[in-house]
This record gives sequence, C-alpha cells and structure tokens, in this order.
Amino acid sequence: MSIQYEEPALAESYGVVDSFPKDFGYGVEEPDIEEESTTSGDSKPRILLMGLRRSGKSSIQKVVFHKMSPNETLFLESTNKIYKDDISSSSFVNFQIWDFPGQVDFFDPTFDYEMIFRGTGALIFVIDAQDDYVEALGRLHLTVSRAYRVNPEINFEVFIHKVDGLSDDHKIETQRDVHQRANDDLADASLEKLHLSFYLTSIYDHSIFEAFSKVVQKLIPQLPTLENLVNIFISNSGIEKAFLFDVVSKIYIATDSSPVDMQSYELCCDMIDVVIDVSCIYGLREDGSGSAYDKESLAIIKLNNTTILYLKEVTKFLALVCILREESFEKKGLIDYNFHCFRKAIQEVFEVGSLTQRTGRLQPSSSNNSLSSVKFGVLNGSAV
Ligand SMILES: Nc1nc2c(ncn2[C@@H]2O[C@H](COP(=O)(O)OP(=O)(O)OP(=O)(O)O)[C@@H](O)[C@H]2O)c(=O)[nH]1
Repeated sequence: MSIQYEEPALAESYGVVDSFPKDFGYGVEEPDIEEESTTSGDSKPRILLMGLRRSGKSSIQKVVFHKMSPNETLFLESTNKIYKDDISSSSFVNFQIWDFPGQVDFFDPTFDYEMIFRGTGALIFVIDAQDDYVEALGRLHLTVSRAYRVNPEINFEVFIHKVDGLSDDHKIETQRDVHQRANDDLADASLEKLHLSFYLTSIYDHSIFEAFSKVVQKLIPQLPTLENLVNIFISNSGIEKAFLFDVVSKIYIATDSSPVDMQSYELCCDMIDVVIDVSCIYGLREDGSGSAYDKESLAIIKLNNTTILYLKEVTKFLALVCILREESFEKKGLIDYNFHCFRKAIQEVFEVGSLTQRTGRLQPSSSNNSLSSVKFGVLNGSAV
C-alpha cells in the first residue's frame, strides 16, 4: 500500500504517516512513491469520496484504511485539496481513493471533473444523517447527474453516515426518506436509469467496513469466481460461513452465498485483530524482524458455544476466516486438504487478474477456468 500526497504539509497535518500501518510487517512490497504518483497511480480504478463539509469523508478513509481509531477523527482538519490515497494491498483490492474537499465547485474552470469522472469506478457520496440533509441531497443530485453524463458506468453509492447517533426507527426512517427524495429528484431530471445504492454507516462500528466491502466487491469482476470457490470450499468441508478478507483493511472481498449477518462479520474482524496483535507481540524475531502476517499465519479459536473460528493465510494480503461447529472440525485433515485446493485456485485467479490491464475498473479475466481444475475432497471422505 502506498500513499500519495497532494502536498506534504497536508499529509503531515493529518498525521497519516504515523497512523499508517507501514511497520505492520505484512510483507507488503512498498512501491516507489514517486513512481506510483507519476505512472501507474492514475490508471488505477478510482473511488471518489464526496459530500458536504464535515460529513465524515476523511474519517471514513482514515478509519478503514489507516487504522485510525474513531475518536481520533475528532481532530481531523478540513480537507482543502483533493487527497489521493493509493490502496495497493493486493491486485484485487488495488485502487485509489480520492477524498474531495467538501466545497468542490463544479463551475470552477480549474476543476476538470470530466477527467476525474472518466476514470472512476465508484462514487461514494457521504450524507451526515445527524444534520439537516436537504442541502446534501441537492449536492448529491448535482454530483451524480454530472458524473453520470460523463461516465454512466460509475457505481453510485450513498453512505447515510453517522447513524450511531440515531435510534433504530430513526435510522430506517432516514434511509427511506433519503432514498425517496434522491430518487424523486432523479426521476424529475429523467435520470431513472441512474441507480443509487444506499448504506447506513458509522465509523464507530463495523457498518463502515461492511459498506466499503460491498463497494469494493462491485469493482472486482472476478467476484463470481471467488464466491463460487468459497461456496465449493465450505460445502465440501462442513463450514458454516467463510469470508475472504483483505487483512490490512478488514474489507471482505468475497464470501459464500449464505446471507451475511453482522455478528459473524464482526466476529471474524475481531479475530483478525487478535491474531495480528498477538503475532506482532510474539510472532516476530527477537531483533524485531519478520512479519506479523506471512505464509505460516494460522489461528484456531474455540469459543464457549461449540463454535470454532479458523483463520489461514491465502495470499500475502488475503486471509480466509471460517466459522464452523466443533464436530465439523474433527475432519480437520479434509478441511486442510480442501483449503490447499482453495488457496491454489485463488492464487490462479489472482495471477490472471494481475496480468490483465486495468482501466476504470478491474478488467474481467478468463479465470473461471480455474474452477474446472480444482479438485476438492468431499465430506463422505472420497476425494474427487
Ligand atoms: N458520530 C459520528 N461522527 C463522525 C462519524 N464519522 C465522522 N465523524 C465526525 O465528523 C467530523 C468531520 O469529519 P471529517 O472526516 O473531517 O469530515 P470531512 O467530510 O472529511 O470534512 P471536510 O474535509 O471539511 O470536507 C469529525 O469530527 C468526525 O469525528 C461517525 O460515523 N459518527
């Protein structure tokens, strides 16, 4: 992962350099920042974070990608320039986030919005749900309608943010109201084809990670392949739920087809934190060298309700976290064998993905073939 700064002073004022998990020891190859900013950087799929001032854009970016604790965001200064952040933690989650200052003026001739929207994969518009959102809705309409005219391929995502301050009923009501008004505005402008997706988010719980996971997943053309692989793996191994995580951000880039319940997701996120924290303390060599997350990374946690959490390294950046019953874990040999097949298949998808050229979004690959060559063991014991 590398960070690109518009201006060094701005970066310092954020204190990003300190909060960024550079010393995390994931073995992330740090690309040359100069080179990133001048060559490949701008061709990466782009996610734009837009919204009114103080709606929470920078906080989202810092909490999800830079391990900033939510309370620290209280001290974030207002963003004055477009702030580009390169997230190259894996070739699947390989994109650039552009954090816009709240007061972007589309009529300013120096703001080349056509160029910006042309290379954009997703536009996240953040609305502060604790504030009066009438102005934000006007801004949302102006922004998405302009962006759609330049690039109709963009995924438009609306984060109804800071919902931690709202009661459950109020949350649902706010979402319904925002949804209704935003779509009415689009209908009035004959833009019915423009699809908006809505998420209730807060940096004080896992909702922001979940929402970001869904946004990122839409930019991964290999997603059906990944989901298929997870499905085959869990059904042949007696596993209840599995998430393929990007370890640094805790975004899940794929899961099986059973519905995601927040509790399972939070449990798996917490497991990653525990494993990395313990590994940072006890997993490094005496001189501090080594990596907290590497090929050997593996953890099994038995909970007191006969549930087992099982984490294993898949690639340098990805981990599979599974939830299963104690009795299924008796067939650990089968699970390990199937995991081996799963990992091999994922690596194939990963290799093909990294070879394909990227444009506004990650390029589709012909990697579905990898499924046909995977031979999982089955639960009755006879390998296929
Ligand atoms: N309660 C609550 N406060 C939040 C949340 N997210 C951000 N905030 C607070 O909102 C304030 C503004 O956050 P910023 O991230 O600076 O907002 P911004 O949209 O980047 O603002 P500009 O840079 O001015 O455009 C900060 O005090 C954050 O702590 C949230 O989920 N819940």
